[in-house]
Amino acid sequence: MSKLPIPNSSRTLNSQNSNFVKTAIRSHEAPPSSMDLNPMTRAPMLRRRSKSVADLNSLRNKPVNFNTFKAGLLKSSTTCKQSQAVQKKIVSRDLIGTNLRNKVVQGTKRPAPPNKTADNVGESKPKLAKKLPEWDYKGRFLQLKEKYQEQQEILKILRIKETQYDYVQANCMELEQALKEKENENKILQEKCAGFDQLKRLNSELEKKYEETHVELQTVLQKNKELKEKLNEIQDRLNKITKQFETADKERTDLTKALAFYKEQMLKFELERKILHNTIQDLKGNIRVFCRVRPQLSSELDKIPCRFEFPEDNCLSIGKNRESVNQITGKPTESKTEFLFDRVFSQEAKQNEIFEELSQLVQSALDGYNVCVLAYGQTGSGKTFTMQGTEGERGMIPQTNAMIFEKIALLETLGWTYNVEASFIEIYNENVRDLLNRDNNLKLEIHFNEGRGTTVSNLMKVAVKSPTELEKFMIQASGIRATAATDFNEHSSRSHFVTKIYIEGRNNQKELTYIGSINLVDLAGSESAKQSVQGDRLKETRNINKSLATLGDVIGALHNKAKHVPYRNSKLTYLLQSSLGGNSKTLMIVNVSPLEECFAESVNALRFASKVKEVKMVSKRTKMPLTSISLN
Ligand SMILES: Nc1ncnc2c1ncn2[C@@H]1O[C@H](COP(=O)(O)OP(=O)(O)OP(=O)(O)O)[C@@H](O)[C@H]1O
Repeated sequence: MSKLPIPNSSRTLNSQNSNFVKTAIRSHEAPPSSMDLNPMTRAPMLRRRSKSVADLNSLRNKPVNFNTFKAGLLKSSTTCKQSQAVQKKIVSRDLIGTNLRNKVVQGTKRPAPPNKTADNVGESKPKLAKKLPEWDYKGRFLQLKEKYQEQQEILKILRIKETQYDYVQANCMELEQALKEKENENKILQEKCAGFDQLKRLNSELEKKYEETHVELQTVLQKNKELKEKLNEIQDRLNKITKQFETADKERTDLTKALAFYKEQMLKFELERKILHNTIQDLKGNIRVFCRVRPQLSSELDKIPCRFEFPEDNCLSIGKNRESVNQITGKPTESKTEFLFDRVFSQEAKQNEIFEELSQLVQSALDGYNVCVLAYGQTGSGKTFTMQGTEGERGMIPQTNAMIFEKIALLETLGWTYNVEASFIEIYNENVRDLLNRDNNLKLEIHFNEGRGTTVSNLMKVAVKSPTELEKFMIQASGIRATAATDFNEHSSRSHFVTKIYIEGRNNQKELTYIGSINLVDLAGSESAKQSVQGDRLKETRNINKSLATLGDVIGALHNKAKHVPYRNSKLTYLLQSSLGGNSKTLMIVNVSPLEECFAESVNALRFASKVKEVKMVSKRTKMPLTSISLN
């Protein structure tokens, strides 16, 4: 061990000493006084010391329980206090030794004889010297010499003690250093302990969380189990469904084959149905006339109605309520006249009843025929109501429109595809107007061609995909018709309004094409011109009468199978040429007012219509074609 500098005597050990201090001090409490400088005797001391160092090192390396360590420190502090006491003793003895040395040098006093042991150096009582007489200089000299030797001995011992003290001081410093290190370690350990507490807290929190998670896990596991059971159930059901699906798929394949077969059959039946239907229509007559008497309106209750009788569903008699008297015979004149038509509809008849009959002709239009429906009658007799109707009582045009698209949807399932187009025309004062085009500069000219039928140059045709679309175009057309007139109601009753629907059906599988059309015509009022009427109104009336008369002539010529049919005598008949002759089908609905004041006009209209009824058109084609055809 290296020799350390002698510490300051006032320096004391810190009160917080460790076990190492205790151990070290114990090892130096009673060092062998004279053997310390001898290497032989020094060895056990060094061994003890090295043991202390080893203890220190082992303690350094050993994991320390903080509480035990603290207790040890408290114990060692007590021991350290003892060590301080020892140190003080040594210092006091050192002082005594120094004093003695000084006395010896000064030779003033005889020092006490030295004690052999270091412990009692300061405490040994000086031997009482034998009192020699003054004159015994020799004796006294010897006495002093002996005392000197004793003091020399003590000095020697004190020097050894001094060395030991240095040694202990050095040890104390080392131990102090070690103590400081331990204190630091202690601090670190305390910090670690604090960290450990935090870790403990975290650990308990984690444990708590673990418990919660464990519970959750149990729930999830339970749910998982239930889901697995459900999954198994679903799997079973899926297997069953898969089997059912396989069976159904097989059935579907069989049904698809059957469907193709039945479709084929249906197509054949459809063609046969067409033939039969049109044969029936031919038998019924290509021109049919219905009569409809409108009800008396609430605004007309103060007016006298005609007397109507309907003995059969195709027969009506009309008469006046107040019979006039023949001025020659003086007898009342018989006004009652009877008419026969294909169907007669009384005031109570609903729109649907009329359409039921018309629907057969709409079917013909879908089958490739040209159909013409004419609403005839005097102003206010109910033509527009019959053709257009109201929201709750839809007329012939909207019902035809709906039926066309319903039938198309059905026929498309049998492999048919349809193109529907529409145009709206007005004939006023023998002028043709396109009601979908506001451009008045475009000249509309009617042409007739045997192959293509009737066409109108510059006439706008719009493709229609649904009944709503057709209604939308119709509203648009009515708008244009109204804007041109100063008095719409007046104007509308003085012009013919034609709604034309073009229907083209194709069946690629059968290589068939049917082209049909349906003309829905709201004719101008049929009343004859009154003598008072002049100017523009007279011209209007003449034009209306001319066109209606030509209509009668055309039908008459067709009836008589005349070589020449005067279609071109009016714009109306020319426009309707392809729908009035040949294989076309015509329906005229004669509208009659119920009022007695309209009696004469009503009878005129009925006469005109019954004349039309007598016409039987000769169809150019009696058999339905089985290859591609165009009926125009
Ligand atoms: N069957 C009916 N049921 C109920 N009201 C009807 C019927 N027929 C016609 N009307 C009503 O009678 C009035 C005249 O009918 P409508 O306008 O259809 O006659 P019109 O012959 O078309 O006249 P115009 O030649 O002036 O156009 C209208 O108010 C209409 O609503």
